[in-house]
Parts: sequence; structure tokens; C-alpha cells
Amino acid sequence: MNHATIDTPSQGTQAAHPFMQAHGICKSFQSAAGRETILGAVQLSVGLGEVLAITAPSGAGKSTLLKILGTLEKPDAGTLCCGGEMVDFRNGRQLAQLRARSIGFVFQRFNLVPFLTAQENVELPLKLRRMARQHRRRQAQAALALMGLEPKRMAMPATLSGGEQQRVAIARAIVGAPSLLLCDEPTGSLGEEAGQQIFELLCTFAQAHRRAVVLVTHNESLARQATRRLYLHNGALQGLAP
Ligand SMILES: Nc1ncnc2c1ncn2[C@@H]1O[C@H](COP(=O)(O)OP(=O)(O)OP(=O)(O)O)[C@@H](O)[C@H]1O
Repeated sequence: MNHATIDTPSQGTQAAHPFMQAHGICKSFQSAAGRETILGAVQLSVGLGEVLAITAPSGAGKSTLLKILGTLEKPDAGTLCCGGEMVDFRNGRQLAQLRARSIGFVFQRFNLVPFLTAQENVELPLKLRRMARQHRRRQAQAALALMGLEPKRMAMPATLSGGEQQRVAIARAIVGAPSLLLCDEPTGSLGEEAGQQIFELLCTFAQAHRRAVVLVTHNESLARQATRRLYLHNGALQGLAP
């Protein structure tokens, strides 16, 4: 495995060449104690070629922020601009197209289909897009190769290690060539070595393919290695010295 070299770490909530920009994002939820503000006017941008790490205490709103950036959740206020296009949260069709074209998701749980091989799992999103069989097979093989899983492509998920399963899940997330990859605790259920390997693969994906990666993590060691890191606290994002 090549150790990815990371661009010079930097601070600040804004990327030099943003692919996604969030302005004034607010979100609150009703709780037993009343209305609770989770995100208060969050400013954020993420650029192609960078891995942006976001850390925060538990319950601070990291997953909520990631869902909003992924257009899965509507903010109460604020705007999101993705690839130069304003996101209209009332337009379900635009949101679905944007997600299919530009955004990939990776979660702590791998969510692989247990009765499909690694390759069939990776092909799934392309199958849903009705891509021709030969073409989707080639793309799935390329995505698996990028994750170092070419020899395991016919394996069933249950026969793979946790790290390998997560690499299949990442291959599935990137097979449609999204510009933005949103990762919610992707190393949370892995050991240190497998977590580091996943992180390095995400860095390689960001840098070699000029993609934007947002990595929500509790892992300080990984966050320190990211291109840029932010800390979510009291509903606001702050730059952090790497
Ligand atoms: N749909 C919802 N309805 C009500 N409250 C919600 C909803 N979604 C999230 N919350 C609340 O918002 C807060 C932030 O949740 P979120 O999952 O974003 O935090 P997190 O930082 O990702 O936490 P963790 O690190 O523990 O996973 C929590 O108090 C949670 O209970």
C-alpha cells in the first residue's frame, strides 16, 4: 500500500478551489427540553483534491451536517452550492440527480448486500442507472482495483475482513465517479491499521482523481493527517491547527 502524501495542512473553513460551499446553514430539532439548535449559521467549503476532516464531541451534529451536505436533510436556513449549482431543497428531482451524479456516501456500517459478491455490490448503483452490463462490470473492476481488491472481487462480504468490506463499500461509493465523497465515521468499526489504510485510500482518491472528501471522524490521529481539519462545537465550525 502506498502511503499517500497529503498537501500542506491548513486551517480555516474555506477551501481554495471549492466544489461545495455551504453558507449560513442552520438546523434545530425539537427535543423534550424544547427546540435545540444543532447547527447555527455554519460556513463551510470543500475543494477538489482535499480531504477535509471534521471532528466534534458526540452529539454535536456531525452526522446532521453531513446529511445536509449530502442533500439528504433540508436545513432550516442557509444555502448550499454544489459544482457551481445552487441546491434547491424543494426540488426532489434535482436533489436525486445531484446525488446520483456528484455525491458518494460512506458510512461506519458497510451496508453491503450479503448475498452479492464484492463486484456485484459495487455494480449495484450502476445497475440502478441502467448502465449496460459490460460497461458497469469494467467500472466496478476499476473501482475495486483502486481499493486494492482486484483479487477479492468474487468474494462474498462475509468472507472479507472489516477493512476489506469497507473498501468494497468505498468502491461502491466511488464507482459512479462522484466529485464529492461524504464519509461518516468510515473507520469507526475498524482497527488502527485498517483505519489508516482506509484513510490513505481516501487521500489517494482525493488527490489522484481530484475529488473532494469530507471525513467525519472521532479519530484524532487521522484528522491530524487530513489536508484541512475543522472542529464542530456549539453549532459552529472552527479551524484547527493540524
Ligand atoms: N431527526 C432528528 N430528530 C430529533 N433530533 C435529532 C434528529 N437528528 C439528530 N437529532 C439530534 O441532533 C443532535 C446531533 O445529532 P448527530 O447525529 O448529528 O450528532 P453527531 O455529532 O453525529 O453524534 P455522534 O458523534 O454521537 O454520532 C443529537 O442530539 C440528536 O439527538
